[in-house]
Formats: sequence, structure tokens, C-alpha cells
Amino acid sequence: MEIFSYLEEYDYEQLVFCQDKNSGLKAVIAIHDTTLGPALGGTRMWTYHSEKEAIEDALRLAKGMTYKNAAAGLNLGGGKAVIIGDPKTDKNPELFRAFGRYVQSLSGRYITAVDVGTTEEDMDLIHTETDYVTGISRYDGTEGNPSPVTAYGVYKGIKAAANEAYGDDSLNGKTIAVQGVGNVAYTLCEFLHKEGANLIVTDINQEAIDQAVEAFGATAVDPDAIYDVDCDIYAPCAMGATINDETIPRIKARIIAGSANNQLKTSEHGEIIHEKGILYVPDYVINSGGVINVADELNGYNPERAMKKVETIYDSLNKVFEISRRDNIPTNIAADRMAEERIESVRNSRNQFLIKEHHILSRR
Ligand SMILES: NC(=O)c1ccc[n+]([C@@H]2O[C@H](COP(=O)([O-])OP(=O)(O)OC[C@H]3O[C@@H](n4cnc5c(N)ncnc54)[C@H](O)[C@@H]3O)[C@@H](O)[C@H]2O)c1
Ligand SMILES: CC(C)C[C@H](N)C(=O)O
Repeated sequence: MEIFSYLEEYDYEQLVFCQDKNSGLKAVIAIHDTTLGPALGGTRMWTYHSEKEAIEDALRLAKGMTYKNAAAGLNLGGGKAVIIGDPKTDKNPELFRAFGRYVQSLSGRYITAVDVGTTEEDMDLIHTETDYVTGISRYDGTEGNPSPVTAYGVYKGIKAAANEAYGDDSLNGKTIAVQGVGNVAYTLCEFLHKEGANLIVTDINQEAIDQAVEAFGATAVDPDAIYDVDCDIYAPCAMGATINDETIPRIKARIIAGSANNQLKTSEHGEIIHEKGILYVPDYVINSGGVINVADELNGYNPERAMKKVETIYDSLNKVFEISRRDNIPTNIAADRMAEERIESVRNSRNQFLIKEHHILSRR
């Protein structure tokens, strides 16, 4: 991988390598674009098979956050961090403190949060070294964990998609195949079950499957079988790139809508499913509830205000569907257009020199 040519191709601003021998920290922070404000995005801890895989993940996820934050109407840019390691066995307080010091060294250009493999407790440890962290436990009413709010936004987004595809947003009687029943998807299943949807679930963790079967009367299938099931909606809620050449011919759903980041292996896969008549709900729009929630901490957390903003995911998706229909383009391209227009309009209005720019964090 030629790093500088990759950064240039997708216009990344900064890539930071963080190493601390004592704690075993090996992390990468990627900052994609700070036109709209400081880059906000979570920290993922994962057992990457290679350093290249970790760098690529950080870069792809950071770009996704630029689009997510822009589409959600937040005054924030996009960034993401990955820590190389097994979240079950490689965590220690010093590792997160060391990581926190690297976040602090960026002076607010990057603000971190929870992602796969990290928790509110980890954010608290990071917070001992830096203020540039959200999702910590001191905020009343949130518990710091954005997953339930993300789940609510995904639920609203699935309803918007049902309305677009079927002319009615009720999910009663719809069969929904949920891939990965972790933090977000378990709460999502609660909403879907309450509304009368039939659930098919899978996970690589048998305990998570058992819980969903027990609580929601879900039907369990093996991880690879989820692509073959008869369903109305496929909800990818585990890792990315599950919509690819191998899986598309197998997916029978009319709608693809879930919480996972970077669901499409490449943008071209969005075109292929569009041509097949599958309604793809752009991941970074439907799963923006969590970042909307933690971003509210930057203004002094107000749960009602945060939830009101999360409700707007329904309307944002309607806008995406409208652009897609109007211009006859895939929904992923329509969402990109919406986000890029917002970034460009701010970029163009920021052409005056200011001695000291106003900073979103100045209110903290
Ligand atoms: N937590 C949030 O607020 C939030 C916000 C936006 C996006 N997301 C994205 O949503 C997805 C889920 O996040 P989460 O916080 O629920 O994570 P999580 O780790 O709690 O849940 C993921 C689940 O997927 C399972 N899984 C992993 N690989 C699998 C596979 N191949 N097949 C089936 N199951 C598999 C895991 O065992 C786990 O139960 C991630 O892609 C994350 O980036 C999360
Ligand atoms: C809470 C967010 C800042 C991070 C979250 N994992 C996301 O991808 O949106």
C-alpha cells in the first residue's frame, strides 16, 4: 500500500501512528476532513491480521465519519482510530491512557468515542489524559454508551425505508434478517419485535444468538446462512463489506438497512443492488444516531435535544430516496451528494482569514 498516494486519492488530512511499548499500544488515528469542524469518530479495538488491514480500516472508517457527520448536519469533520489488539485479552488501563495522550497531542483536531471493541469504561480511562473524548460516563442520562440511540435511529431508518419500498412504514409481519446481535442490534431487535416483525438472527457469538432467540422468539441461523434466508429486510449490524460480489446474488431482501459501517465493499456494489431493485439505506445516514448523541455532549448534553435530532434521520433518508429517484442514481451516491454539497458550501464560505477561529470546543 502506497500510503501517500492513498491519502492523496481520497484527500485525507492526517494519519497518526501511536506506539507505547510499556502498555502494548499500537494504534492508528486517521483524520479525513476537518472542513466542518474537529474530526469526531470512535476508536475501534480489533484483532487485525496485519498492520495494512488496520490502517485501511482506520482510513475507510474515518472517511465514513466525514460523510456521516456532514449528512447528519453536525459541525464536525471525520476521523477514526483503531487499536490493534484483542478487546477480550489485550486491554489494560495504561494502554487507554497512552492512547489518550496521543489524542491530546492533536489538540482537538480529533475527538474520540466508542466503537466496536471499546466501552464507556475505556473512554473514562482516555478521559484521564484528554478532554477530547465523548461517550464518557459522567453525563447524566446517557450512560455514555451511544448504542441504544444508534439502535433507535436505525429503527426509524428501517421504517423510512419500508415506507419508500412498500408505501407504509409499518414493520408488523415483516421478516427481518439481523446479522450480528451486539450492542446496537440487540436494542434494535427490541424495537422491531415490539412492532411485530419476525426476526431471523445470526452472530459468531452463540450467547448473543441464544439471548435473541429467548427474548424475541427469533429464528437462529449460522453466520454464513444469513445471506440466503427469505426475508423482506436484511439488516447488517456486524462488520463492514458484507455487500459484495459473493453475497449480492444470494440476498433476497427488498431492503438492506442496518447499523454496520461501510456495508458496501465498494461504491459499485451500491450500483449493482440499485439495478437489482433492492433499496439500500446508506449506512452512514441510518447509523448516525450514536454520533448525534455523543456530539451533543460538546454543547452540554441534553437528551431531549439529542433525541429530537436523531428523529431527523427519517427525513434525511426521505431526502436521499428523493434524490435517488429524481436523478435515477443509487442511494449511496445520492447520500454522498447530499453530504458533499454541505461540505463544499462550508468550504467555500471559509475563505476569509481569521486570526483565531471560533472552535466548537470553546463552549466546553
Ligand atoms: N455502537 C454504536 O453506537 C454504533 C454507531 C454507528 C455504527 N455502528 C456500527 O454498527 C456495527 C455494530 O456495532 P456494535 O456497537 O453493536 O458492535 P458489537 O461489537 O457490540 O456487535 C457486533 C456483533 O456482531 C457480531 N459479529 C461479528 N462478526 C460477525 C459475523 N461475521 N457474522 C455475524 N456476527 C458477527 C459480534 O459477535 C457482535 O455480537 C459496527 O459496524 C459499528 O461500527 C455502531
Ligand atoms: C459514536 C460514534 C462517534 C462512533 C460510532 N461507532 C459510529 O460509527 O458512528
